[in-house]
Amino acid sequence: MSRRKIAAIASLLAVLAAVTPLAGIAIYARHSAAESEKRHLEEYAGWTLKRADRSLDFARGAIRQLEREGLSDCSPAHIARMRQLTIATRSVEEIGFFRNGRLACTSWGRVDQPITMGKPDVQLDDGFGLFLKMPARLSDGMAMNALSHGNYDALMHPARMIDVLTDTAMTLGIASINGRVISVSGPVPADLLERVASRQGAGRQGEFMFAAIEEGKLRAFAVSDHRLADTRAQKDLWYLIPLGLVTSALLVALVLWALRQRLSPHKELAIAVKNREFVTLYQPIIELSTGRCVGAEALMRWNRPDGTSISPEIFIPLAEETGLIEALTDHAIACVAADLARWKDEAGGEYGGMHIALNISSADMQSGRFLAVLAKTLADANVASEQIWLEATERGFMNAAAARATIERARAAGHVIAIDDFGTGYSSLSLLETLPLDTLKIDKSFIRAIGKQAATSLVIPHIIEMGHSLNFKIVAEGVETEAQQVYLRDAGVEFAQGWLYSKALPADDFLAFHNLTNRPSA
Ligand SMILES: Nc1nc2c(ncn2[C@@H]2O[C@H](COP(=O)(O)O[C@H]3[C@@H](O)[C@H](n4cnc5c(=O)[nH]c(N)nc54)O[C@@H]3COP(=O)(O)O)[C@@H](O)[C@H]2O)c(=O)[nH]1
Repeated sequence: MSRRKIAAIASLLAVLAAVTPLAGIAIYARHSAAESEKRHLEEYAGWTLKRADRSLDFARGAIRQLEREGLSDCSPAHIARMRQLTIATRSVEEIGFFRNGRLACTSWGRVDQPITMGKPDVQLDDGFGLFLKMPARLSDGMAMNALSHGNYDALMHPARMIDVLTDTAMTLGIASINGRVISVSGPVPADLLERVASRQGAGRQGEFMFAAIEEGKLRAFAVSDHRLADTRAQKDLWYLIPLGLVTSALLVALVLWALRQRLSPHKELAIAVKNREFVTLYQPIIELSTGRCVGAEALMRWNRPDGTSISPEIFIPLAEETGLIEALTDHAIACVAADLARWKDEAGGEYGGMHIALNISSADMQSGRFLAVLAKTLADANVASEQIWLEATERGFMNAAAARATIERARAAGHVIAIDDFGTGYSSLSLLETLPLDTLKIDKSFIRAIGKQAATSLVIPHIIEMGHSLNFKIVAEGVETEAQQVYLRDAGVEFAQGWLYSKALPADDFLAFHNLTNRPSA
């Protein structure tokens, strides 16, 4: 994925990280305020239910008392007793006595116009029935609820049945279990009243919130304005906003941190290794005495998906730092083995003499780990190990004991070992003397000095002489001019490599170069 795409995705994530906690907190505040209002309404509906039950119980008690006392003649004593119980019972406004199904007297005296008892609107337990909206005998026709049993009824003020004090504005009500509204404390839209009177549950309808609960033969409900919950949500929001801001800031920081990680060279390199974004090019190595191409140095390139290419001078040190170099070495081994096998197949064995020099990092040189990978890969590809030269810089030989073990194993397997960039390190001479090396590659900085009045130009003859006296083959790196080539050939240097001949080439181009320089007439 390109850096631009990653940056775009990260920006989107950062915006989401900033907005989501705040939006989440707003939603949470609204939800929790609605839930708390719902619980609040349920609580008041419960109290309303208790209040109505107590009112009915008191009225029931008064009727039972009169029934126990057995007065039934509407005598002054009977009426006085009914009046006494009416005054003593808070929920009862009037008590009536019926004879032969007609109202004969009430707590306030004898009745002139007889009132007949019909079928109750709500049948309660123990044979008690509730008549709704009965005209009171003495209260200017105000509608009353009447609890009736036997020959008595007790008129109850509907509002008294539900007079529960509330801490916020809400409408309370009571209904029978079959949906008949017994009492309601304020205006409620008809459809909502029908809803809360007819089933248990809580919710929101239009601008109202409601809760209805039931027990026995009664159902109580509480209704409030939804804006109350909204106001509470807004209040809660003020407390929650700092938390939202901190969470947003943390998430944004996390996204930026992840972006930094993802865009860090280390991470990019790890992804590139996984995606095999590396190719191997071949820089021809020329035999100076004949001018023929005898092999090549394998040089890796990182071709990124966005079309850019990154120099190994950048990614090899990075890979060494992060431990990814082993995977890169293995990748180079696989590419070189595959190319050599292909060339052999295509040319029918003509390339058997050609060698490819593989760069081995100092970590690999110290551990020798790559040798097993190399042996297996070459065996699988049916490529001779003599065709692979191994190059390592002086740094790879610093731990002489470990390097010696690797070199000895590599030489025993048939590989040629070269010391790369010779002359640029500090321990060159001692290394040359103590390690079983085969080839010395003179660093291009010395080659560049040939023919110039630079101090390094004086060193080259000594390096060549020393290399030969130790029986090393010598490869000169970075040969760019004809004069350098002539100087090196005359000095007896065996091989040269550099832009004078060719830059590093893709496999097929290298093969074409090789074929051209190796034609009998070339
Ligand atoms: N461990 C591994 N190291 C690797 C691998 N592939 C490359 N490398 C090392 O990276 C360094 C840089 O390599 P590169 O940019 O490819 O440069 C090489 C040549 O292109 C360059 N060169 C060759 N001829 C000339 C020339 O005439 N003039 C000039 N200015 N530069 C030239 O030199 C580099 C080859 O150097 P060397 O390896 O010392 O022979 C480099 O150190 C590579 O070793 C890998 O797979 N593994």
